Amino acid sequence: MKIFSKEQIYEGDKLTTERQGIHSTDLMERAGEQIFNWMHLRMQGAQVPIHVFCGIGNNGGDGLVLARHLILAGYSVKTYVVNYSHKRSKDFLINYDRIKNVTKDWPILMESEEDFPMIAQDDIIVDAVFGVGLNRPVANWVQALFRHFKTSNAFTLSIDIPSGLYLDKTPEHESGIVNASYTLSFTCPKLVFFLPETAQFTKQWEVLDIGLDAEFMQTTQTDAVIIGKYEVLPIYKPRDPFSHKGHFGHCLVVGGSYGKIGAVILASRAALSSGCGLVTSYIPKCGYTALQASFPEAMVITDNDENHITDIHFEIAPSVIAVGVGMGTDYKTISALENFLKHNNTPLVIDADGINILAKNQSFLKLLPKQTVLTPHPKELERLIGKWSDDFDKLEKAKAFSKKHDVILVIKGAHSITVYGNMLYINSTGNPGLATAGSGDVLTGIITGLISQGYDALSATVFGVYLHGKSADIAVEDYGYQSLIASHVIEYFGAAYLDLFKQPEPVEDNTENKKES
Ligand SMILES: NC(=O)C1=CN([C@@H]2O[C@H](COP(=O)(O)OP(=O)(O)OC[C@H]3O[C@@H](n4cnc5c(N)ncnc54)[C@H](O)[C@@H]3O)[C@@H](O)[C@H]2O)[C@@H](O)CC1
Ligand SMILES: [K+]
Repeated sequence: MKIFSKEQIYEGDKLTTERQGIHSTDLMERAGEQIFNWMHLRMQGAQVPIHVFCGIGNNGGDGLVLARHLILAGYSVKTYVVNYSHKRSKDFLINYDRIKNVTKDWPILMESEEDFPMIAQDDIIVDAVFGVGLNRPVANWVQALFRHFKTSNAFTLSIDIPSGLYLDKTPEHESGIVNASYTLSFTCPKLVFFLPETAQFTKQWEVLDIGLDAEFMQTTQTDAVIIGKYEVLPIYKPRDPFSHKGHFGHCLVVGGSYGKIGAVILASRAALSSGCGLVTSYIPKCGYTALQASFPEAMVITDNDENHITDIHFEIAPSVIAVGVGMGTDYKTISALENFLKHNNTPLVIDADGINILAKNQSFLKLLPKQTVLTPHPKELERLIGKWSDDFDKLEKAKAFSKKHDVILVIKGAHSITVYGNMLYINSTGNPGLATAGSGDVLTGIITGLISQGYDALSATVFGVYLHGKSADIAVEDYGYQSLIASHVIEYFGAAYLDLFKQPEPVEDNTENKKES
């Protein structure tokens, strides 16, 4: 699913009205009606007090349309105009007039903290104060209103975006943002729903389709995409019945040090489970028995050193090499990596201490093959690209780094984001159970295994991150967040593949049966 920018959203709205021959007020009517339908379906006429807070722009206009429909359907509604400016939008004004035709209970004008109403915990708040048009800090009294919402503990439904969030930057004050229980967002989710600093402002969100022009939706290129099943299905390569293991490549996993051989075992097992044909683990001598005993499918090459990687040297011809998991940053390992990079032309996936070594020795970066995949967690990322001031700065720095070195970066987190050039691929799978030892090693193995099967590095990364999260989502049903461990993600990997082809459960239609009985 595409994430449109602010400019694209306005452009899409404008094009839609032109191409569908409708007025912008009609589009607002659709938007407000969609919100009404969503609420009506769930509330079924329940007489819960609903407080609809409207700003003076088009987000406020949506709120007024909703309030009108709620009143007409017999709900108990109080409408407020949060009068933070006198520059009311045209469609707001049209709907301000329209609501006066359906109620004598006119919208209450709010201009300061003295106008705040009582809101009980069991009431419902609709937040239609600011939408995507917010472009400067919110006035203090309006921030106080948002805090008033929060202290009421009432269910808060935000329209389009929690008010106080910008579309393209991190807000100045955390306390001046609506804490939405649920956000109904038009056309596409907003990037801020996925970033660590701002995702917290909506517990859940859903996209409402307001029927924007289909051609606009299809042809507009965005620089951020959410990766779900329908984005990865076209990437999937089906297997030829006559294929043999030689078709799926040979992964070499280089890493491990005394006490950290498990990381290589996990990455190697994950590579094989993702479908590569052969896997060889390259480890210090101390890990030989552990690796052979716990993972008989792997071949093993050992370094001459007992405890560290000191010379990356092999006679095989792997299709892709993963470097770094559990490897440590011993000075001999650093020089082994440098020598290896000087002669290597095989595609690479670099993780963990491999990234730490690159961060400390940035001259190595120019030795990387094109489209090397780097999978840092936040601390490793910071070592690599430097400190950032906020999430948007982080993404800009990551893009610049990716472009400068032609690398694919996976920013791991609750919504892992793959960055390549100017593009952001935001993963939709995964859960807090993945915050566990070794889950990153498994991801490295999966991406490596996919590259070895012939997926290009970017597709392998985006697909690998998706499958890794999906596997955890399926496994968590059996293990719960606390007990999920990295090995389970490997064990459930087959289920993640099979899930790609599962049809959604059909919605049962009992109408016929009801008629007969
Ligand atoms: N354009 C369209 O055709 C549609 C727009 N829709 C709604 O319109 C919203 C965008 O509407 P607007 O562009 O009117 O903007 P908003 O309603 O988000 O904001 C209102 C206006 O307030 C001003 N403003 C921004 N920051 C301020 C601040 N801190 N203090 C005081 N004033 C401030 C701006 O001039 C802005 O236009 C969307 O989020 C969506 O809810 C929907 O009705 C669907 C159709
Ligand atoms: K809002």
